Amino acid sequence: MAAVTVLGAGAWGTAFGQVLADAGNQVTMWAIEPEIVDAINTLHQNPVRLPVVKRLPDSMHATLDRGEAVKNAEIIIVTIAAQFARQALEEFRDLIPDQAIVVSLMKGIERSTDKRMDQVVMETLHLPASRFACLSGPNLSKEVALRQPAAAVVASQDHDTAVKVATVATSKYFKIFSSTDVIGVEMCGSLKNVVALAVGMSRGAGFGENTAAMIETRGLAELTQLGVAAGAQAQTFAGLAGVGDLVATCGSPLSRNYTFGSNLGKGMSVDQATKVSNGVAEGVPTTAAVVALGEKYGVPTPLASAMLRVLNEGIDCGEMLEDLFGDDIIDE
Ligand SMILES: NC(=O)C1=CN([C@@H]2O[C@H](COP(=O)(O)OP(=O)(O)OC[C@H]3O[C@@H](n4cnc5c(N)ncnc54)[C@H](OP(=O)(O)O)[C@@H]3O)[C@@H](O)[C@H]2O)C=CC1
Ligand SMILES: O=C(CO)COP(=O)(O)O
Repeated sequence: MAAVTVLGAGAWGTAFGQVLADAGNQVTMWAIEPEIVDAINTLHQNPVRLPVVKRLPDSMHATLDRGEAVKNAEIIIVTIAAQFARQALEEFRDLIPDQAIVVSLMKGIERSTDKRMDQVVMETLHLPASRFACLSGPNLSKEVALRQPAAAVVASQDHDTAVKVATVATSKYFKIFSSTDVIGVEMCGSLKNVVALAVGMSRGAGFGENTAAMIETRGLAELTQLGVAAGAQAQTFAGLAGVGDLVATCGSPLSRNYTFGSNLGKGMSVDQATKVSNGVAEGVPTTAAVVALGEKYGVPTPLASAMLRVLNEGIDCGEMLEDLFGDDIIDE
């Protein structure tokens, strides 16, 4: 049993808090909203972000106080919307215990810097790589919250750190594999959201399985090429964090990114789709960062570039799909 703190009681933070509690740990949730903290402590629920769970485990409690949240933590999990992670973590820099391991569950790239979450977390908290891990995989929060069997991969440059996190968080229904490919796991989780936007858009526009499979497969090729150029291992993209998460996210209306894309495909504007989105759709701010990373590494990103035109210029699904391939015959 370990003392684990989760920073951010969103849908995924709360569902993962329950995984940790079910694995036998004492779990402290930190949230910025008093009503969420109160609801977790008094009703054992998070009705704002995860209403599907009617009673969270008794070993989960919440606090608004940053110092109290992390003072005894052996492992600190970060599940804050990626664009706000830096700002939120700055407040924790001097509070994190010297030996604590910090684990990012976030799937996004910081728009202003084009940095992955491993880079943002380590530089903001002044954390050595040996005390950082990221966890990613096909983990739609509602299904995990209902304790349906699922798996993820945890990566750290220090194999012992990855194994420690996996050991602490493995429960009866949640299996965790280990890896040392931090860049690969980070790139998989962030980039698949852009693919899910495009697949959702094609579904919303009324297209079927062939179109979805085409976008997913070409999307996987694009994110693998970009990931490898950034220093990732190609095999990671064939694993749970890569193809696994791509299949789950691109195939489910439970995904906020898929749903956001689907609403665009049905004719909503970006503003309208943002207004009806229930939680953060990380692919939206991440798309521009993917295009920028492609330029930086000299890797073509036709899918992300087409989605950027959707988001910035409002092109429709037909134009987005045309943009995806251009006129040249290209080797697969
Ligand atoms: N949901 C899922 O199925 C999965 C999500 N993820 C990833 O986990 C991350 C979080 O997702 P999820 O929990 O679902 O998203 P939600 O939209 O449900 O929650 C976002 C969280 O970020 C917090 N937050 C936003 N801005 C700030 C800020 N300025 N300071 C502090 N906290 C802030 C929110 O707090 P508040 O509620 O107070 O606004 C909330 O706790 C994302 O990167 C997502 O891609 C990964 C796997 C699965
Ligand atoms: O990452 C996820 C599933 O693994 C969740 O996807 P969304 O953020 O699109 O809801």
